[in-house]
Amino acid sequence: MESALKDLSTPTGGVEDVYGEDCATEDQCITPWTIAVSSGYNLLRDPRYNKGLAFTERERDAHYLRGLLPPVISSQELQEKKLMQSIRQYDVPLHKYVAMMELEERNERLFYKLLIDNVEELLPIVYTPTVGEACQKYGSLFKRPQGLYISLNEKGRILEVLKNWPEKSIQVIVVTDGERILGLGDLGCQGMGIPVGKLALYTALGGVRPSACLPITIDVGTNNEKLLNDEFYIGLRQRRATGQEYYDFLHEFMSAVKQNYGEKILVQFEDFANHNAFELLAKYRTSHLVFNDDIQGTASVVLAGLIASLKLLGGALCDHTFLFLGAGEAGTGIAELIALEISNKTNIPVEETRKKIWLVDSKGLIVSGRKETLQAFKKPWAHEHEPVNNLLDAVKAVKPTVLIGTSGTGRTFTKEVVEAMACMNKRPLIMALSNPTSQAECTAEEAYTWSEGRAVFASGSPFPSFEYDGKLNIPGQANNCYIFPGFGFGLVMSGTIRVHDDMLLAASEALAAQVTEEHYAKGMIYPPFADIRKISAHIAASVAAKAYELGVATRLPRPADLVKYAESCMYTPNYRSYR
Ligand SMILES: O=C([O-])CC(=O)C(=O)O
Ligand SMILES: [Mg+2]
Repeated sequence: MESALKDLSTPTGGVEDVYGEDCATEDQCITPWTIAVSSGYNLLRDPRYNKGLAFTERERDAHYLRGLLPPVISSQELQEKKLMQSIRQYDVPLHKYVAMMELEERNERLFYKLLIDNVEELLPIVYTPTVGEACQKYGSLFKRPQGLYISLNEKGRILEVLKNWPEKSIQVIVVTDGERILGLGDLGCQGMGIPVGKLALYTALGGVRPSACLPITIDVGTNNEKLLNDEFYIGLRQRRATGQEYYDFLHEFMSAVKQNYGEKILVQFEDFANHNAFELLAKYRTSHLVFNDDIQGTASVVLAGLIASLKLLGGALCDHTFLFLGAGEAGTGIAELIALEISNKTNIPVEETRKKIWLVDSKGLIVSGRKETLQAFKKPWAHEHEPVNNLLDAVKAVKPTVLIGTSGTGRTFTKEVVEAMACMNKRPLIMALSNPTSQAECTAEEAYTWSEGRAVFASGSPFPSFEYDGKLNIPGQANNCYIFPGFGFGLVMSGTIRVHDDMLLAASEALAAQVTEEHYAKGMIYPPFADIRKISAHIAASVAAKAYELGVATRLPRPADLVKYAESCMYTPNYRSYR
């Protein structure tokens, strides 16, 4: 197997990393790998240090492993080959997911090496879409805790609970309250699969050390009747706390996090319901380092795709008209970032640039006549127009060049809708962003077929390539996982203490800059995931550069070459040699 990470073990023990994680700067709180590790049977049971059959003769002697392993000594590459072979034997994606989670519990470095070296094949397993199914069945799959569960039972004691986590140098927390897991709705405490999956990508795609990542699920109950009546449900068996009780609990959490980990801890909000997502982001963005992946990460990745797509569509961003189906976190988040980018590029005020962007929600086109009854985050999009109550009529009325689905409801871009887009545009841009695959607004095959091969298509969940009329089309995966690992890594490596929208724009431009002519020729508006570590290093560097410019980066002095610096700080999962 070709490994992206060559074996760089040095003869004296230690590893010369591609990314030099071991010589990263002192303020990164790197735990030296030479710390005393357990010996004998306990070493084989410690996923952080276990190497399985890769322990050398010398290590087997020095660490009392004689007889505990069969005689053969494998390389990490051979272990990878064997594992890929066994994972490929499963037909059911969820079985592959379980196999991967078991590997993580057994041998952490091998897990990350496998994931990095086979990212295109394994991303849909440890992440979207399979992680969605895993959350639905998490009660039965649950074995060992992979993160912290903070339920209402722990009210008043959250700081104590944080101290129970075995790792102390935490840099990134991904937290969910499970109320809107992907497009699957309220999965309560079983939403834990999401922070676990997101943080696995922080390490594999972004290079944050696994020990610096902390998945957290906040359990304030669930309104999912099926779970409340499921004997295997693992969460609080009560309806969701709301209002003051909810916000007080979240405030205790946010305060405890800052008290325990300091100013530079990054908290990524994930899969909260709309009302809380906007509220929490607005409330904590001025006092904490917070980032909402569904609002800001999704916005940044979609904007990157839009910037890149101009090569195929023609014109500048300000020449296009955008129509969204879905006006929640993703929809309004993306819309706002597009308006901001156009405003920055043209010097037209954002109140004006918003007028090229239209949103449809469950009640039809958002127009000024509905303003009274709209939630606050939808109001900026209520433009002058007569009422239009369905998507097809909205397409005909607004005449968009770009159609974006963020509705969380599958199969809503019907044949008629796609045909109308294709009828008005030489190359309609269609983005079906809802996750997982079952909730996508249309499939890649449908978009290409119904547009007679002219659509430029991207989706949140992965779709296979599709040949139309002899031409191969490669759909883009406009998923926030292109952005958040590099974005978060950029914040962490520069010691940034607040997120600013300009950093999101910087991330979008850095991602778009990674798309080459060769990619455009295949209809791609995102670079291949196989290059994600390099892409993340560039995103991290751009985000950090912006943070330094804005004066919110505390890691001083500013490294001269931020791309090199990013690469030098990234975790790599090659085995270390033990003395
Ligand atoms: O998890 C994903 O694939 C993207 C995302 O944030 C969501 O759909 O909520
Ligand atoms: Mg999400």
